[in-house]
Amino acid sequence: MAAVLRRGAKFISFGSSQLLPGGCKHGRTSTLSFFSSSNRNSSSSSKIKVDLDGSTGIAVVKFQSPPVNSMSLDFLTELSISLEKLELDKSCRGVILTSGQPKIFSAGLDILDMYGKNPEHYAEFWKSVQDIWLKLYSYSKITIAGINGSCPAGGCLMAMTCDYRIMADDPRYRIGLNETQLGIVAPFWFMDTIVNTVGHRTAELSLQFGLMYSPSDALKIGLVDQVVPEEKVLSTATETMTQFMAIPDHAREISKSMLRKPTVDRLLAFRDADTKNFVSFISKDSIQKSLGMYLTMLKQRKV
Ligand SMILES: CCCCC/C=C\CCCC/C=C/C(=O)SCCNC(=O)CCNC(=O)[C@H](O)C(C)(C)COP(=O)(O)OP(=O)(O)OC[C@H]1O[C@@H](n2cnc3c(N)ncnc32)[C@H](O)[C@@H]1OP(=O)(O)O
Repeated sequence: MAAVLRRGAKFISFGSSQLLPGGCKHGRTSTLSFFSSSNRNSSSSSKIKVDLDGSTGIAVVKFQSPPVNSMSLDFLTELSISLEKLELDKSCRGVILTSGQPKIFSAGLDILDMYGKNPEHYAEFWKSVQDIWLKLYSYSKITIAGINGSCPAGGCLMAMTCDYRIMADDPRYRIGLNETQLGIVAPFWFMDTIVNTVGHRTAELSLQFGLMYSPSDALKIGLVDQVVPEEKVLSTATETMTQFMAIPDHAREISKSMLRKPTVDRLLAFRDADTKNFVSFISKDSIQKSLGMYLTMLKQRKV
């Protein structure tokens, strides 16, 4: 714990907020590629690239929303459509979520969608966040996160919805639910997800301090399942997928559903109240001020 906090102390501080270690800068353009082999089925929206290999049944869903794959309303909508199509596609048995951006898996929810907008926008945005979580947490196909970069807050949540997490072994990368560091509170279903992943006590410390873990610390607490050299993230994910695929789909699917259904049902039961809570919380002047300061700090810390 102390070690984790000491590591946390390396983060850049601004008021009560802390940032992930940075240094990397990103181009804002991306190149889309398409496969022509008949066994591959590729599609690419502006933020999500899907490459389904019909011979293996494995789809790679790559986030390509520069600079940091933040989960904006557009990003979430495109991801939701891609996942829905793959779930309906009988030739797909498993999905690997990974990033096409260097050093970042996803920077989490797009703060610009939570800052300076009207309540209708906040409600629409929040429903799309709930939607992607509901979809992924109850996804019938196998899901593996190939975490090839930092993964704060909503990025970590998305990784935790997967059946298995493989993280690149780069000490600069961080993963965790850092919401309290921004002066905001992770909703109950974010909390349920981390409790289900690492256990109650670790989740308590993790959530209260807003801890961000290095890959090796994340492995120690079970936040990720494997840490491998960055160039092996995708091949390891494919090998792991093959192991999952050796299990009869219906038995694996039912087991997953039985384990996760109570958590999914809890959000379904309180979905409207959760949206109202979010809108009223995020609209508060004090929260808007915190987010504004955090955004300014993100922009100012460029070197
Ligand atoms: C009790 C009731 C409760 C009810 C509910 C209430 C509350 C709601 C809770 C909501 C839960 C929130 C979940 C979230 O996911 S919040 C987002 C958290 N994310 C972060 O804190 C990450 C912040 N970003 C970073 O730490 C770094 O950017 C980085 C990801 C480590 C990448 O570093 P680096 O490669 O050095 O890139 P830059 O920092 O230079 O960033 C490049 C540009 O991207 C902009 N940026 C970064 N992150 C975000 C983001 N999450 N959203 C929007 N924009 C982002 C950054 O400002 C730079 O922009 P610029 O190029 O225009 O300057």
